[in-house]
Amino acid sequence: MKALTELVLASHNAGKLKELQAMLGDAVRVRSVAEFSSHEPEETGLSFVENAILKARHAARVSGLPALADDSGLAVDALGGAPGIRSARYADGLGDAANNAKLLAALQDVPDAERGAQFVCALALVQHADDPLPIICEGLWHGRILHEPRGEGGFGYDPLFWVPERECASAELASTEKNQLSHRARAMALLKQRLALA
Ligand SMILES: O=P(O)(O)OP(=O)(O)OP(=O)(O)OC[C@H]1O[C@@H](n2cnc3c(O)ncnc32)[C@H](O)[C@@H]1O
Ligand SMILES: [Mg+2]
Repeated sequence: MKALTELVLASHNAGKLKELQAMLGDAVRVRSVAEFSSHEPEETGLSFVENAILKARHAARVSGLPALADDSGLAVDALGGAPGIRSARYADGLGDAANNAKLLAALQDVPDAERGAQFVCALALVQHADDPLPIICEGLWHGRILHEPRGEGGFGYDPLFWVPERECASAELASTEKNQLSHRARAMALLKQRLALA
């Protein structure tokens, strides 16, 4: 495989972009897909991996560069894995606060012992839009859903995600710490090994 010197990040989510950029560091020149197109492809896949590939191909097509996409979300045990691949759109596109409120309502009567959940991240890297061999790396982060939001950091469901290994909410972690522990960090560590950037 050709050495990777420049790539486009196929995400329009500011929180994710910040984390991915911090994790990639200076090893590659990182561009944003927003430089090339504001169109967001429909996420029609049934899995995180399918949606990551779809977003990566779109970004490679509009940029002419290798593209890295992240499809991620929260899978809650008591909800049969929901909101899952619909995590960003759980409250019909009304945003993070509405998503969190809907999740708390759905878990209103669920006791602590049954509030297990995992953050999931699928990263897909394609060399070009029609690449037949995307590189796929996944990461999981196990935790529990709190009864009310805590902390100001991170984005999305971070204020509701209890991190057992740190005994705080994900939104209470320093960004450097979240970037070492998270589902995205785990997937990125595998990707770096695969690309020998570690
Ligand atoms: O598709 P792109 O443009 O990358 O941006 P998006 O926000 O739509 O991203 P996804 O389709 O992958 O949906 C992921 C959602 O899952 C949630 N999520 C993912 N990673 C998270 C994290 O580290 N902390 C908190 N919430 C996270 C958050 O609500 C995201 O909007
Ligand atoms: Mg999305």
